[in-house]
Amino acid sequence: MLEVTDVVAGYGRGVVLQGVSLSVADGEILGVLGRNGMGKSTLIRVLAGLLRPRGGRLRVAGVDLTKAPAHVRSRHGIAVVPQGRGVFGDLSVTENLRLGRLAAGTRVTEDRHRQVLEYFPRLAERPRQRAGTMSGGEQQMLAIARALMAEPRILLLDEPSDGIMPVLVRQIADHLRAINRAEGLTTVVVEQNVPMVARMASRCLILEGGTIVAGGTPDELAASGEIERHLGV
Ligand SMILES: Nc1ncnc2c1ncn2[C@@H]1O[C@H](COP(=O)(O)OP(=O)(O)OP(=O)(O)O)[C@@H](O)[C@H]1O
Repeated sequence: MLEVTDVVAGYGRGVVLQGVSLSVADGEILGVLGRNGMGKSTLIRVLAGLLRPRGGRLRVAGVDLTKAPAHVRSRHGIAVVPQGRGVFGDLSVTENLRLGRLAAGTRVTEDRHRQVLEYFPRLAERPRQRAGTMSGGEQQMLAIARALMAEPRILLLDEPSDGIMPVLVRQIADHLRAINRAEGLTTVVVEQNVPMVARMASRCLILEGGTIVAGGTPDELAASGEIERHLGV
């Protein structure tokens, strides 16, 4: 579904990603683990079309989208949940979701709204609550729900555990897993939270020094000591 080959990217003269290659199968949940500053957000920006890579290639379902900007990638079914969530604090849950629908154009229906709320009972309970008054975990759920309104084929998540208490992190991981199962949604999550990724991802890569240094199932990476070696946990 998603194929990234030898991507080089950075800012100004600095190079952050120094030849990253990865592929994600249709319906797979891939976790990319890395410590602070290892380039996880940079990778998400490149996948979402928000940062133009200096080299390498990106394909979605066989179509070369290397040069496609974010709005074109969105039409090809890529949705992103940014770090820090990016919900509209002054708007209600319903209004935030409607904006997700607007962004998707006309093909999304009221049925989708209902379906997305079924995945997140906490949001369904509070349609009129302003997003800014919700807890970090609820705002993260709203950010994910809003991205889902577009009925994406690929969901990109940038550190969804950031600033959220562990019980809600586990819930969010379980929701993402359930959505993945129900819709066959291909998911890429970049994280430093190992338990969250272990709970939801079928396969993991470790990003360090601008390249992928290890890969395997979460259990394999824990057993071989790679997680401890590269993430220090
Ligand atoms: N807009 C920018 N301009 C210049 N340098 C940047 C910019 N954004 C990120 N960087 C640098 O690129 C490197 C990788 O940053 P990135 O945000 O991708 O890391 P990360 O793994 O997501 O880190 P964190 O876990 O702290 O969010 C860092 O050294 C950072 O300072």
